[in-house]
Order: sequence, then structure tokens, then C-alpha cells
Amino acid sequence: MSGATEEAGSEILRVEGLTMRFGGLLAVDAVDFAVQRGSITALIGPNGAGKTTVFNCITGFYRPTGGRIRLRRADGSVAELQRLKDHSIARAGVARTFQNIRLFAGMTVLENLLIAQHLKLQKATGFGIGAMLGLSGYKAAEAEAIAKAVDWLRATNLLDRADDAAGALPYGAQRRLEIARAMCTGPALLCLDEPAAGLNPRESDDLAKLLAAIRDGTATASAPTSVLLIEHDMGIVMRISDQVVVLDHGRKIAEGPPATVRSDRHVIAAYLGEEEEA
Ligand SMILES: Nc1ncnc2c1ncn2[C@@H]1O[C@H](COP(=O)(O)OP(=O)(O)OP(=O)(O)O)[C@@H](O)[C@H]1O
Repeated sequence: MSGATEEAGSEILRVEGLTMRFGGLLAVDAVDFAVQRGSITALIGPNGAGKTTVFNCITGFYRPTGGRIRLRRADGSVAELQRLKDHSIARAGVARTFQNIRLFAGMTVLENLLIAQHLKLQKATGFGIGAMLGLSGYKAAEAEAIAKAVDWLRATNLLDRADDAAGALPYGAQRRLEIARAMCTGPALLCLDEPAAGLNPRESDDLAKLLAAIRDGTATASAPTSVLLIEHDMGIVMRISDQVVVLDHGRKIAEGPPATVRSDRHVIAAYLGEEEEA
């Protein structure tokens, strides 16, 4: 079990000198930060600060112009994410959700969670016809995938919607399903891009509890999972984050525990500046 070998307080992700240029625009400028294992780290900042670009570099959606992104796995091995393509990054243990929901709307809720585990199922058959022939390895992997899906449906309060089309769920439930889907891949690091966007206060409160439970490994029987999130809802950020990293105009302007960051004059100035411009 990976959880047993995890050292509390050690780094799972280290971003060093991360730089992303789009033509003449320096969207991310030599940003450094780390995510501690078993923690929730929030990436915040005014609109256009570079948060999603950092995320896209970590998850392989963009190849950074410069810098390093190192993922340290529970077994101590290190993956240099800036060199990998997105599917290899997912295989290395990084799962993500998007600002705009990306589910298979016509498939059922359960099917969405099984598709997320297709790699594991394919491996069980050696990527061959074994599945059709009902080989026992495949059967065992399939049963395991269903059990994992059910665990996450329960954790996200979606069990009674398992057979409904994902697209038929209310918005807040679709957001939870996205998180369940990401968690079904068994990630070491869960990256969430504005998970509270569009949620009502009760749903936001449930989300905060779910994320804390994912971090602590109490949402299901799975190991604790480190979380990196972009979030505009400061109530959630201040309540659940262990560490906050603040970007403005592509640069890191502050980092630290929520209480420290909240009273940082650079942070206050960056947010006030945004209000003045609005
Ligand atoms: N693919 C792209 N091509 C060109 N410019 C881009 C691209 N993606 C982002 N940018 C620019 O990079 C800067 C940072 O954008 P980014 O989306 O990372 O900010 P953000 O902090 O996530 O903002 P928001 O809170 O509004 O989502 C912006 O000026 C944006 O216009």
C-alpha cells in the first residue's frame, strides 16, 4: 500500500523556475513552489495571473518554455513531468479536472468511472482479446474497478444516480462526478481547476469536506491524496488549504499558510488592483 510508505511532510511536487511564454506574452515567469505530501495547496491570484497555465504545464497540456516540474512518488522515484506527454503524466499519478466540466454526458455515471480505469482493465488482458474471452485476470480487474467506482460514488453522494446519464445530473453533482472520476485513477496528486465554480453555499461546504477527506484518506479506504487546487472562492481556500501560493502577472508574489497570505500586503494590493480595473 503506497499510503504506508508515505512520509508525512515530504514534498510530492516541486516546481522550479517554471516559465511559459506565448509569443511575446510571459504568462508564467520563473515560478517556484512545492506541494507537500498529504496537503492541500491552493494556487490563487487575480484573473490572468497564470494559474491555469501553471496547471496546464503540470498536467502536460502545455510543454513549458522553461523550468522543471518534479513529481516524487511514494516509492521515492522521481518523474520529470516537463518532459512527459499528458497521458504519461496521468500514468505517473497526476489526475486533473477542468474549469469546464468534461464528462461523457451520454454515458451513465458508473460508466464514466469505469472508463477512467480503462488502463488498468486493458493491462489485465495484456491489451488483447482476453476480456472478450472472460479471462480470470480481467474479471478480477473488472470487479476491482467496479468496487472502486462504487466507493467513490458513495464518497461523492452519487450512488443513487449510478445508472443515470452523466449529462442529466444537476451541475453540482456533475462537478462531484468529475472529482470521483479523477480519484478512480488512484492519483498521488489531484489537480482541481476551480472546483467550487457555480456551486451554491451548501454544495461548496460539501466540497470543502470532500477535499479534506480526500487529503486525509478518509473519503474511501484509499490512501491520503495530495491536492493542488485553483480556486476563486476564498472561503474554501482559507478553510481547507494547508498552503497558499499567490500569483500575479505570472509571478509568485506570496506563499504560506492561509492566515499569513491573507494579510500579506502584496496580496492585498494585487486583489485591490483587480477591483480597480474591473
Ligand atoms: N494558449 C494561450 N495562448 C496565448 N495566451 C494565453 C494562452 N493561455 C493563457 N494565455 C494568457 O496567459 C495569461 C495567463 O492566463 P491564465 O489562464 O493562466 O490565467 P489564470 O490565472 O488562470 O486566470 P483566470 O483566473 O481568469 O482563469 C493571460 O494573459 C492569458 O491571456
